[in-house]
Amino acid sequence: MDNLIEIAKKKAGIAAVDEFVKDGMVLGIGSGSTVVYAVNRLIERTKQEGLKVVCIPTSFQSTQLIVNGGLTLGDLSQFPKIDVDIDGADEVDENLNLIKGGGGCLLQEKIVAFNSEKLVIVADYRKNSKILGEKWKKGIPIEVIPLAYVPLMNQMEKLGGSPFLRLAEKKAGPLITDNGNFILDVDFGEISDPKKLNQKIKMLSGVVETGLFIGMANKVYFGQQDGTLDQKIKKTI
Ligand SMILES: O=C(CO)[C@H](O)[C@H](O)COP(=O)(O)O
Repeated sequence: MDNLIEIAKKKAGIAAVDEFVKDGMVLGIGSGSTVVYAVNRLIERTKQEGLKVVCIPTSFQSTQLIVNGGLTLGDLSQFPKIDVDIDGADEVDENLNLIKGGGGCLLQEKIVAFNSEKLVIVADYRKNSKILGEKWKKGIPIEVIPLAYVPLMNQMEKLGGSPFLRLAEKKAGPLITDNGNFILDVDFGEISDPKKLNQKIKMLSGVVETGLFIGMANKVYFGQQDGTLDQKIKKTI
């Protein structure tokens, strides 16, 4: 079972790199376990074809992947315009809206995605939904300024959510993000209008960013259990 999930993730990671990455590009490198397969493919292509790309990280984890893989590290002040951002997701709805932040890296992930011409998502079959909240039951990750977390938990309840302060795993107390903030995981059940919910949450003082990525993804690869690939592509009107 676990092995089938890893095979599915690998399939998605390789497909995204092979379809979208070209020599000379500036790439966003997302975070999480599926992105590792995309980075491994980049490293492979660098060695095999002499591919040269600049990689903009979205977290401490992705910085490590880039540096340890011998890829060229850049940042947004040097490269404010990214060609393609490859990232993972926790859930994808039928309109390619995403829940992200399961790994706690949503703020930098959203900044990089916002400044990318294309956002390509790599995922396995468990992430493919019709409606956000249908499969991802841990709530929407929301990065908040620490001093505001209690009033924000109350505000989230007023919006109809059940908020939980994300705790660290090997330390007593809250998880601290790469940016020094806390994360609230807020369960809103199934979300019929994610755009509206995102706007309401972003109005609250102390909210830094939400894990709702609305209308940002261009293409999503879902690796399947049988080793094949499923895809969702943004409709252009
Ligand atoms: O948003 C993220 C981290 O903040 C990840 O991309 C998301 O949690 C998916 O991770 P994985 O590929 O390990 O399932």
